[in-house]
Amino acid sequence: EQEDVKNSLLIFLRALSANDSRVEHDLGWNTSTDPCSGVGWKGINCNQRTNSTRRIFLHDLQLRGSIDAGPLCRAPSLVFVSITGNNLHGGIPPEISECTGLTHLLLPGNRLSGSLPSSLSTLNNLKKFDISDNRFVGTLPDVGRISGLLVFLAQNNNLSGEIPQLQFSNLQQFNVSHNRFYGPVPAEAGRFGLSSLAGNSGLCGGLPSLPACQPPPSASPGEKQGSQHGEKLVMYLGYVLLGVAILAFSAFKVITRKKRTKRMVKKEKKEEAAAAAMAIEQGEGLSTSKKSSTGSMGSGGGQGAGGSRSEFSISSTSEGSAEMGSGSLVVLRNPSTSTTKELKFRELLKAPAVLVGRGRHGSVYKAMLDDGRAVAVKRLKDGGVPGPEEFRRRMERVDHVGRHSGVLPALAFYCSNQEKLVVYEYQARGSLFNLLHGIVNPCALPRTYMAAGGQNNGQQAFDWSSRLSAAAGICECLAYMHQELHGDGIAHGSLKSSNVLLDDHMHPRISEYGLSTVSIGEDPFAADVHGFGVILLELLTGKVVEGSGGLDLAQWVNSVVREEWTGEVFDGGLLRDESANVERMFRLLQVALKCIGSSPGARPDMKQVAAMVGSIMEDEERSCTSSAVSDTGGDSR
Ligand SMILES: Nc1ncnc2c1ncn2[C@@H]1O[C@H](COP(=O)(O)OP(=O)(O)OP(=O)(O)O)[C@@H](O)[C@H]1O
Repeated sequence: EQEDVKNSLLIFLRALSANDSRVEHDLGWNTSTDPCSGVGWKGINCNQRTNSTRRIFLHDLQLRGSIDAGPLCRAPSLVFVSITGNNLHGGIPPEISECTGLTHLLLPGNRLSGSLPSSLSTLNNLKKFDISDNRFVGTLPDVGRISGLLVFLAQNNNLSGEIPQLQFSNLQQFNVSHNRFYGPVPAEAGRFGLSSLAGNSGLCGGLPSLPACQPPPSASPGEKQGSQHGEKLVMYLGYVLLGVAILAFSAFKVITRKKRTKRMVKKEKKEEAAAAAMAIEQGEGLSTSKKSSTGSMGSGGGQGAGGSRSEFSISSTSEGSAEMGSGSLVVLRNPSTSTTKELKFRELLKAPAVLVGRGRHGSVYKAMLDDGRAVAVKRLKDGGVPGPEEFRRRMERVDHVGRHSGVLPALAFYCSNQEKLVVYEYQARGSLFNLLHGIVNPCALPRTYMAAGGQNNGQQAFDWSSRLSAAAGICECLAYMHQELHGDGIAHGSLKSSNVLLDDHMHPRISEYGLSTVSIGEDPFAADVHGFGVILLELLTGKVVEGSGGLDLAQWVNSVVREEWTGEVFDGGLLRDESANVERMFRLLQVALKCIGSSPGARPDMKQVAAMVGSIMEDEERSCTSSAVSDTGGDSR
């Protein structure tokens, strides 16, 4: 671990222990040793590959100080903080939001007080939040924004206000009992039962055992008349303002449309030339496409530099939608790196682009926009892709539900009869496939399975706990997507490790959800389960799985298991990883084998898979916790 991180962690511990030097001494935290190597620091669990602090467990140590989040969050790989059963006082500082990678923040059984900082709601990766048995006051921050939150425990505090609208359908545990909450219980919160809401005298509705909610008390007749009069005045004023606004907006639209039409006619030819130039630069660029048989709606179709007309001549870029050829660009959202600058398809057309790779369903290009932002553009092949209407419906549905942090959302899509493009944020850290196999460009691989002996050195850098948490993250997200999109029949359709990308914090994000349709007759959800099973096999064996031809990894694993030399199946890197637990590796292998079962109907669904992987993950976390606090300290990494 780097010196500044070590120093920061020490500052954090000193604040926690109220400068009790015995704590540092007992836990072995000192700058002359490394938290992650040798005997290590007790209460710390590291990523062996990057030698960096991932988890902090400080349980029942009678810590009497407070939380200093600034130094804590200087540990860049930190995902898990559990400081349970101590005597901490003070509050959760707003700087906690700097711990952007946090998935677990567990602080039950302390004396923490004050109100919760609103910045908590920016911890997008948070899965478990537990502040039960403390003395917090005030209202809850808007944690409903955290789409991946699975556990929310805040019982036995002095919190007040209304219960906010969390994403209850995702939550596995929820408890706000014994606080001072009041007002209506959100409908879906009722499913957690009375015990999760009891002891809040002001709550109503949601459950039959709670009193029905009453309409707000009516004002006295005099007040009532006055307030009705006031309300009417506000209403009429509102109508007048609305009318003025509509008129002004219409006038503005007419003027700008005229101006734009003039401008567009001029610019059209220039853009098409640029697009064609980019196409030429790439050999096969984004906008080469086929010669379009459909007319450009703007210019009537000019000739590109190469003589072929660009299909993407834009006639309008009004608010997120640009008509091009027979299709339209729909901008769903803008890259998070820039909230101010809108993504414009025009920029995309001009952007220099390079081919990142080709897959079964199309090619991916990296395009650099003017302001230095990089986007990935997937250009889909015709086969296996739904028609334009269905494609549009799918993209919109997936966008609507796909706000889970484990999904890489599409920024925009373009769709015509001839061409379908989807734009994503470019993920510079590449895919899970790259990480596992240490390969920069997967296109360089032979399209065969590499059976026994086909391992790549790169995989050894990826330790057991990181692989298990990647598996848990992927399946939890996939279970959520399946649940939300089952009624629409939209599965991923092409789930594999090259479609699992790694974000800046190395968290897996599923890309290209819903882009391809599985062959008719096949259950698309069972196909995803199979795809996930193969990802698990890749994580466990470290072997390359490529789509077509060659040996079948699933078959190979099955034969090895049948012949009872199961241990041989695991990646050598995993077996050498001291922190890896072989029993849990076998359990994960069992899950993988269930997922790849040859009969789709016999495979578990993703919810069941997520429960199985989640329980392995919980055992892993529990064992980390107990080893971290055990006296030996030998297992604390
Ligand atoms: N948003 C992105 N950022 C960075 N790299 C990406 C992005 N999207 C895809 N890639 C990479 O581009 C390469 C090609 O991806 P592509 O999806 O076309 O191929 P594939 O996953 O092998 O096959 P399929 O077409 O069946 O999905 C892969 O290495 C993939 O990891």
